[in-house]
Amino acid sequence: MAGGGGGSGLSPSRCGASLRGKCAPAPGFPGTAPVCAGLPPALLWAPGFPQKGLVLRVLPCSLFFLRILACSVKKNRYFLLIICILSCSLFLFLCLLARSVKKNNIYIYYISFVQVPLYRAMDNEGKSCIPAELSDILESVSFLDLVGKPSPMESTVLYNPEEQEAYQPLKVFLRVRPFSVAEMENHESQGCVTIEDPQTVILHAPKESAAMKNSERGIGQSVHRFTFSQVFGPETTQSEFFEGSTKEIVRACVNGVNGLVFTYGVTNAGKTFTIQGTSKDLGILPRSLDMIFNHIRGRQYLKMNFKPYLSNDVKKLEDAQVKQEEAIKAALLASLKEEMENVSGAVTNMCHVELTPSNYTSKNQPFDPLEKNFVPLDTHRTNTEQRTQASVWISFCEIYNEYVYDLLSVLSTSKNQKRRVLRICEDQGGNSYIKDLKWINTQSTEEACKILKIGNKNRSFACTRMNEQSSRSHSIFSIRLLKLTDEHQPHVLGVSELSFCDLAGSERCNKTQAFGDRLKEAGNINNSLHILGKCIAALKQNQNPKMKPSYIPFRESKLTRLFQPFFCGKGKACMIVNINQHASTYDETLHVMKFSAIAKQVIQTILPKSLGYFPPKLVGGDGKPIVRFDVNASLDDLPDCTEASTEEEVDITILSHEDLLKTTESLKEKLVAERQSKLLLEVKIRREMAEEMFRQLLETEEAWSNRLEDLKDSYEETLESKFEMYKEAIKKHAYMCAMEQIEDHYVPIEEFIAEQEKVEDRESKILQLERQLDEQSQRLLALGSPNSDILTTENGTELDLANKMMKRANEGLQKQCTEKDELIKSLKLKIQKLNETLLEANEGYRKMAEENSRLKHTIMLKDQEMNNLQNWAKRVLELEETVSSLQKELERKKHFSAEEPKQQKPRRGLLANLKSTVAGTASTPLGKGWGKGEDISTPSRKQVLFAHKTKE
Ligand SMILES: Nc1ncnc2c1ncn2[C@@H]1O[C@H](COP(=O)(O)OP(=O)(O)OP(=O)(O)O)[C@@H](O)[C@H]1O
Repeated sequence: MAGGGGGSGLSPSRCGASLRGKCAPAPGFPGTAPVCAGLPPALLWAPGFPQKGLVLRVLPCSLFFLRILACSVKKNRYFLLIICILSCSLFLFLCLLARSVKKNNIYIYYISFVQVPLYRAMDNEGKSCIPAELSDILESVSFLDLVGKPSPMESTVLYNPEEQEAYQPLKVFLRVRPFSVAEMENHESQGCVTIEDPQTVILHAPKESAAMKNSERGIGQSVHRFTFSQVFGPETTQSEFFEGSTKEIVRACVNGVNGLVFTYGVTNAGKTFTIQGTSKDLGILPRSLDMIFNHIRGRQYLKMNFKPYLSNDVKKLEDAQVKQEEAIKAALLASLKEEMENVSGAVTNMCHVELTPSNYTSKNQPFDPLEKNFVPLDTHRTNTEQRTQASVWISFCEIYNEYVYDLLSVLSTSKNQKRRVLRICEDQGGNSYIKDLKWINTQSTEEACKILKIGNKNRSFACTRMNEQSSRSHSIFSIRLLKLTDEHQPHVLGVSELSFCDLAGSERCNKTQAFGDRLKEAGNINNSLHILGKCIAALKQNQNPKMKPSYIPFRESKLTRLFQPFFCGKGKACMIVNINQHASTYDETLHVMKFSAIAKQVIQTILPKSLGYFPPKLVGGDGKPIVRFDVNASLDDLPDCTEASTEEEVDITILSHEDLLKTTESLKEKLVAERQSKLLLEVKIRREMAEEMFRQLLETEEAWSNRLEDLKDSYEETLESKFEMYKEAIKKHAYMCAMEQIEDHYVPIEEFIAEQEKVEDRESKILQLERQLDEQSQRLLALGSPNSDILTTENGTELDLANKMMKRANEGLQKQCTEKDELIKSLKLKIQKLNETLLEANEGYRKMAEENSRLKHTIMLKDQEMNNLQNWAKRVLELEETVSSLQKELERKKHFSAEEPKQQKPRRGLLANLKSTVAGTASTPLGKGWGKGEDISTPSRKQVLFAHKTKE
């Protein structure tokens, strides 16, 4: 099965390759749209551009204008700015008129009704950037394309009928299998499936099903409705089913479009029956074969010298190779003798009864019931139609436990012989194909059916509880149709492929009661189907522009790798969902239906033949190309690497004991050689690492010393600034205190002296008065004696007068005394206050002294820090010693390894600096103020402190 297909033209990858170097793909353009998006060169106004199609590249042009705009604003060129704005407006106006048309999956933008091209892109050499392929497309844009088509899809439909099918939802057909008598007896019929109309089916959950139990619990529903492209009921015959489902895809195949039909469903749902049918009631595969052979009747190429090769190519065989092919076919057919007659009879019967109402007998009959429906093989080559011939080749393989096996390999009679595992490879277009898969030339439906039967015999069938003839693998039957010109000068026109994939049942492990190998099979089947489901879900998600694109895990299973091309536009796919109506398998059936509901939403993008694939190449018997169909392709595109496999896989169980021993021996030798080379590599790496470490050590050392220097400087600066700050603070504080005291208790000295003088004056007056008082008292005493009586009598009046005077004087004196006492009291109060102020000043001074001592302590601590720094410096010296010892060690090693001594890097002045720093710090007081840059005339910090102390 290959992803490639017929038709000439460019595959996306080739198209990308041819454009590379000229222009990058346009990021904003839909589809592949490789229309010169890089826009590196100049834009040229070219009214005379002779092309009819106008390429209006909105995004790059907008960017270009924006750039000019930004530039002009930056450089203040307002004239340019105005021109730019005007051009932008014009451009936007033209954009509004712009329409797009899709030609061969490339979106071409043009301006409606305007036949004058706007510009074209030029490369650096002045040549047109538009690749030749695109120019052809542009040439082919008709006026019809340029008018009145709102969407690219519509324009596609209008332009080319072949591209009508470019976008269509994946066709999903449902086939409901009838009950067998045994199943009816087992009460499997509980009305689970109701066909509402030809597109809709309704599932009713039976009582025992998990779906019903869930719905009773309020989770989910018991009734589900599903729509399909077409629903085929139990009464549908094989013929009706073929007509309604597969015929279209077979028709497309004979017209050169690849096709894939795959069946999906639980085990025992009728998948194999649908594809292969029985000998009496043939399925879609033999019917498709019959349709193809009927179609090519009379134009069949009977020789075997053209054979399918890789994914999409054709190999021209030498005579010997042709004989070999014939022998292989004969051997294959010989392995099936007994069924021949049955098959032959059934096919002939089918042809008689169903396809040819009257006289169809054999392949030589000219009757073709499909002829009227069919487009000729090559519609675009009607002149060569008469000479066109077709050769049919078939292959049959299975994917069992994630291994691909060829079902047409003739197994030897030896029971121990293991089947050969085939690899899935990719050609240069990224199309998967199965390497070494046998392709057998067939000349009739009967022959093909025989070969199918042989393949079936080799297929991995195993009896499960649910289906006695259950297929435990995914089988793929492929038909390749080679379209050739006349026999004399053979020429390959195209290759198309139709594949039928009968997927293994999607049942759950517990239902089938699988153990051992069966459990492993079920696990692998479930896994590959799960990945198919993931791919389909991711495809659906990616087609929704509102959702974030997600990774499509095609490569996670063999099945999806082979299906990938069909989901990537290189063919048509159609899904057949088979269900039975059993109540016991309702939940599995519901799961299948939900899966198919997602698949139905996938939109298939079928690339037009002209762009979709590589054209087929004709290669010789040696695999080298003989005829190249793409004249533009470079030699690099030749299939020289047919082994472009992406994964290496060998089933070692097929090897004999001796082979295994030999393999082990050779592997051991390889291991030893590998170890030796690894050892050498390790030595080399270690040496490089040591050098690198040494270099890093030096760098670290330098960095550390720099950092040390910086730290020292910064500490010095900090200390100095702090010291200055404290000094200032102390000064300020002392000044403030003094000022406050002065303000509170200030008495002018003159006032004080005047007051003192007053006090002294008053005291002297008091003394004088006291003396007078004493004198007066003595006189009074003298008067009081006997003599005094005489005096009294004699001088009575005089005495009275004197007494009165004395009394008055006494009173005056007492008054003066009280005044003086009060004055003395107030003066004493003042003195007391002054004493208090003095005490407070003393207290302030004491505090300042304390602050001073604290500062001294801080300075002491900083000194200690400086000492620590000195210790750091010592440590660096030690490191230096270590480094030098390491250096010596390295030199010794270098000498030992007899390598060229490398010149040692001159050590930067780090260590020298450190040494000098340490020496400097040891000989001079630390700190910037006391350090190397200090002026000798300025006093050192210690001197300042000492002076301060002495002041204290
Ligand atoms: N439409 C039908 N009409 C009559 N019989 C049918 C129909 N579909 C299936 N059967 C019968 O049902 C049985 C199971 O069918 P079949 O083997 O095709 O199932 P299956 O899905 O391929 O199972 P498995 O996945 O296990 O291979 C067969 O005996 C087949 O003849």
